[in-house]
Amino acid sequence: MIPNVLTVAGSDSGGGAGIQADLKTMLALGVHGMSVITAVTAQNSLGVQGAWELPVEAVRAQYRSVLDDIGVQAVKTGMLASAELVETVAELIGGTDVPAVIDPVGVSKHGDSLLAASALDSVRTKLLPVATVATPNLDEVAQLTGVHVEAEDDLRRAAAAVLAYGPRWVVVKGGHLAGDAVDLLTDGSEEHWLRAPRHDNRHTHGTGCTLASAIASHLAKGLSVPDAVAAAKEYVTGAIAAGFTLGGGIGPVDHGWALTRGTTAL
Ligand SMILES: Nc1ncnc2c1ncn2[C@@H]1O[C@H](COP(=O)(O)OP(=O)(O)OP(=O)(O)O)[C@@H](O)[C@H]1O
Ligand SMILES: Cc1ncc(COP(=O)(O)O)c(N)n1
Repeated sequence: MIPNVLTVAGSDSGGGAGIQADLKTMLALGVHGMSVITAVTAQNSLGVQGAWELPVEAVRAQYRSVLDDIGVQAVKTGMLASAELVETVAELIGGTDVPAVIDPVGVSKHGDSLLAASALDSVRTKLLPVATVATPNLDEVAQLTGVHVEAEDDLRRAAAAVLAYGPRWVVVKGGHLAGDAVDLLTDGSEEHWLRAPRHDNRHTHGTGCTLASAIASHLAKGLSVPDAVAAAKEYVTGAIAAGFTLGGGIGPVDHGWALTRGTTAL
């Protein structure tokens, strides 16, 4: 049976990040992707031109429709926009007994805010505690914990500060540092350093959404957290290497890179 994976996130009209990146990743990794849309963005390779949240009851109804009939083996969250939606989604996930990958999306690659400043406390106290794996980037670590990462040596301190809010595991993504693309996965006792060569490609729209969805897909297939994160890192690295021009700005990663090469290795 194909595992079912649910993304709870915002729509990116340009197709590179958000719900669209999540569903493409899930298709590429051989799971059935489903979605709860929290917000709609008008977005392209140049930035976010507009964003509209959905009402809480629309988010609850989508979640219930999927859970009551179909069922899920893993959940992933992305853009949640407001404190009210963060708290609603945290409550829904808290009542669902499957692995949850929480990508605490704050700001888009272009610097557009995707989360109200008033929602940060709800992310810390309600959402992070229900995470099996939290996947903050360095800006999100700084916003949530006050820890500023300037070099690889700081990643351990950043991870400890996020773990203090209660996720079982954290992947601190070092994608915004110079040099190799290094991420640290830890649960506070085990440490796994994930290192890939940095691809000199500006078309990296959607990297974070893609990594988190890939982790959720592999967890749904029954991989352990360290194995799921290692496989997801390999997938996102390939997708970044194949990122392509789209519009006049930052293009997307190529979610289909492995499919079009005809490899079934993933
Ligand atoms: N140029 C690159 N080459 C190789 N790997 C990269 C590159 N940029 C980012 N990564 C990797 O991509 C993954 C996502 O990291 P990143 O720090 O870009 O997340 P993010 O900022 O949340 O993404 P997004 O921009 O979608 O919000 C990490 O595994 C990171 O190491
Ligand atoms: C709906 C939505 N969700 C997430 C992101 C983050 O992705 P990126 O940082 O690559 O812009 C985004 N831009 N849009």
